[in-house]
Amino acid sequence: MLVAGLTGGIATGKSTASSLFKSHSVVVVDADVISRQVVLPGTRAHSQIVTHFGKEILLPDGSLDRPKLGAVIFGDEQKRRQLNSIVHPAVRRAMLWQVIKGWVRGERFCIIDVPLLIETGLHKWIGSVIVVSCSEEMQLKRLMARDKSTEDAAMSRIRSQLPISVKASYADVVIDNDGELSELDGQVHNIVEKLKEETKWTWACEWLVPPLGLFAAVFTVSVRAATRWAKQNTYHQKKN
Ligand SMILES: CC(C)(COP(=O)(O)OP(=O)(O)OC[C@H]1O[C@@H](n2cnc3c(N)ncnc32)[C@H](O)[C@@H]1O)[C@@H](O)C(=O)NCCC(=O)NCCS
Ligand SMILES: Nc1ncnc2c1ncn2[C@@H]1O[C@H](COP(=O)(O)OP(=O)(O)OP(=O)(O)O)[C@@H](O)[C@H]1O
Repeated sequence: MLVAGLTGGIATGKSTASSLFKSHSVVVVDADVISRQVVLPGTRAHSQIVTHFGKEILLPDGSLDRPKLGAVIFGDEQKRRQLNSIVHPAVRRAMLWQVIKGWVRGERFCIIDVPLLIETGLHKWIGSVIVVSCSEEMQLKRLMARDKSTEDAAMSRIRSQLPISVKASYADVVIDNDGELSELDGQVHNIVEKLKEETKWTWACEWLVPPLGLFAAVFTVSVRAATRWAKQNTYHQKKN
């Protein structure tokens, strides 16, 4: 099974693209949704968060006050790393489990929707990286409109991730989301068709003969590491 990673900058339109992939009947494993489930009251991550950040970040019903916790971590790298180290391992385990379930069901490909795909190094382990990009002006405009936030609050969220141009330099496919929603849907449609074509024959062989699947996975990861190295070298040479 081919696992493609979908990522983007804050408010570049990743979740919108993710919904469009779902509307094309693609299986999408959504890290944002999982990251909400693994911190529900009663979970290990929930109690670790309370231990580290105090009861002030809880609502009266005991669940996390997300905007309040967001205000704490988006302006403070050390606190953000602390929260990531609590939440990310649980998210990774749940995502892997969902991918395995997709493979058992015989899916040809799936998409993992992960905002911090590049920052966490997860892109190294997947078959294809799709980055939803737009101009920084559009990103700021959409973020302020969606979250009804000030420019300062929006910028501190944007700065908590790699710049979108850097993320795009890791992409196999860049989705340009500066235009209308219909244009975004057209690009999503083309990617789905390409993924279907790419996995037309391979998935059946890999599924029926698991060692072949394992060999294909190791081969893909190695080839991708070499290509990524060459691509990043070119990117840095161009920048300098
Ligand atoms: C800080 C929290 C409580 C804020 O919740 P809120 O509901 O306001 O935002 P939400 O979870 O919908 O995230 C919105 C976007 O913010 C960005 N974001 C979220 N967490 C982080 C982070 N730790 N670092 C950088 N960007 C982040 C992502 O682009 C995400 O799509 C929440 O984002 C969180 O628990 N973050 C840590 C877990 C995480 O990294 N989640 C991202 C997917 S694994
Ligand atoms: N092509 C588009 N035209 C108009 N509005 C758009 C377009 N794409 C996205 N939007 C709007 O921009 C806002 C940000 O999009 P979205 O929530 O999908 O971003 P995101 O990258 O998933 O953000 P985050 O990482 O913060 O979750 C939303 O309000 C969405 O409706």
